[in-house]
Amino acid sequence: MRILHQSQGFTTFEQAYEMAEKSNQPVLYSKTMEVESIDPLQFYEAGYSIFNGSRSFWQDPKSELVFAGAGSAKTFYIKEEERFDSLSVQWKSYLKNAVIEKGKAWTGPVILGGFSFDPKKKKSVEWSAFEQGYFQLPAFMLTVDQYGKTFLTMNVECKKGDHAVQVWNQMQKQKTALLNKSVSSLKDVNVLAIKEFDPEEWKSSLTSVVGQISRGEVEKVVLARKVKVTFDDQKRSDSVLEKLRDDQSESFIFSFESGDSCFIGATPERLIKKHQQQVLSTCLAGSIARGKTVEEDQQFGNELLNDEKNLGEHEIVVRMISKSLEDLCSELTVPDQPVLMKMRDIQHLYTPVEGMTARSSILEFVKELHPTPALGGTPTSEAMQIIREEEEMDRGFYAAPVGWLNAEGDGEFAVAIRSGLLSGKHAYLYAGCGVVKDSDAEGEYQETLIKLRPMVRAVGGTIS
Ligand SMILES: C=C(O[C@@H]1C=C(C(=O)O)C=C[C@H]1O)C(=O)O
Ligand SMILES: [Mg+2]
Repeated sequence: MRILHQSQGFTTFEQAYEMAEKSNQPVLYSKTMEVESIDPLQFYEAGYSIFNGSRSFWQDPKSELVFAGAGSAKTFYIKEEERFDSLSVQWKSYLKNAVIEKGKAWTGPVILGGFSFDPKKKKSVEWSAFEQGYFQLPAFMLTVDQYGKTFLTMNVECKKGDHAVQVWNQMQKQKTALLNKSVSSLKDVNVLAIKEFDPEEWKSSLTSVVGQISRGEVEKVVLARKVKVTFDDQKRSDSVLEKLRDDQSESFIFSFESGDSCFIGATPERLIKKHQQQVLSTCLAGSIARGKTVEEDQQFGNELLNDEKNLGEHEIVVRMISKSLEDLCSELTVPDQPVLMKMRDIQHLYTPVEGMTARSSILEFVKELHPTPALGGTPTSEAMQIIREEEEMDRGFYAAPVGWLNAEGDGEFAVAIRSGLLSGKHAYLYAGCGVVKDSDAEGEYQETLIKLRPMVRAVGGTIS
């Protein structure tokens, strides 16, 4: 990897081509520059006409960092079950042949995407575009950082035989279009139907899992279900992102397009953030509705903070995450008590965990942590086997790690809950709940309804 610290423009681009010619291997040319401030969602929408099907979006809570990607210079389709190691190896090896110009910007080349929840589960058709892992190195990526500075990164794979001047000119043209295009308003798309798949059967399998728990076979299992939404026309990810950004600014907002499909959502749950030696993870489990008045909301919150069933659900997650991170970190801070995290429709028990590490890649943490008992269960392998058997559906990327990673191995991954898959005139939305010994089927079913609400609303529907 060569990192150039001055803006040398076309000359370095030509050098990347010379390297490609000589080595007979593709060479990544990546250039980051500061640009005038532009709304990242406008950039994403401007990418629709040329890059529909290969756009990406990421916004962290309180939008301290936003990425919008248009087009893909390189797509990593991960097919192996060992998906975290596989991406790590491929990304490192890809960066060996790279010319990176980034001046003072810290971003440079970044890949965005996600992994499957369970590679052992049989894949359903709707998830076929995503494999076991799907990451894009955007051809054009806009970054808005915590200071409100805006950067554009252009990535292009230089290949032997390509015409450098033509590629350069096309890049400049596309860049101008993305940064200047005014966006036309999106067409209204209506929800025709929302279908639940046999809730009674789901409740009865939940009851049978409670039985397994009370017999001591497992301690906790997270069971999920999906609903299918039908629209009168193709639902665009742009409009869903817009709604999520209005309603769920406390959450991670993401979208990853793969051809006609798009995995999209707004999740409150951080899996891991790594910035140099600092790491941060989140234990999030235990839920209650928001109150209708301030008093009722506080009362619900207090109830949750003192509820044995929910505290139990939460404690299992804290135990596992602390233990996993202990092996990877030198110092670990774990508060004794959870606090409340409140979103528009729901409140959760929340414990942040912080540590210091000497490890170089965030993917080592993802591999160690996934699946946490917030989405899988405990003991992990028994819980995963029960999920495989009891859940009819393929979770795909739901409840799995999604996020981004840079050339230094730093980045951030969230757990993709409160999410769905857009696919033409349909959307599949997912929600689950932690089943423990005191769970009752109707209560857990109601909890999944609350958890579905943000995504149902974002696609333009309503659910009870
Ligand atoms: C599984 C989901 O959420 C998880 C389950 C929770 C619970 O059961 O209390 C709370 C937060 C998440 O860890 C989901 O939203 O789909
Ligand atoms: Mg719960």
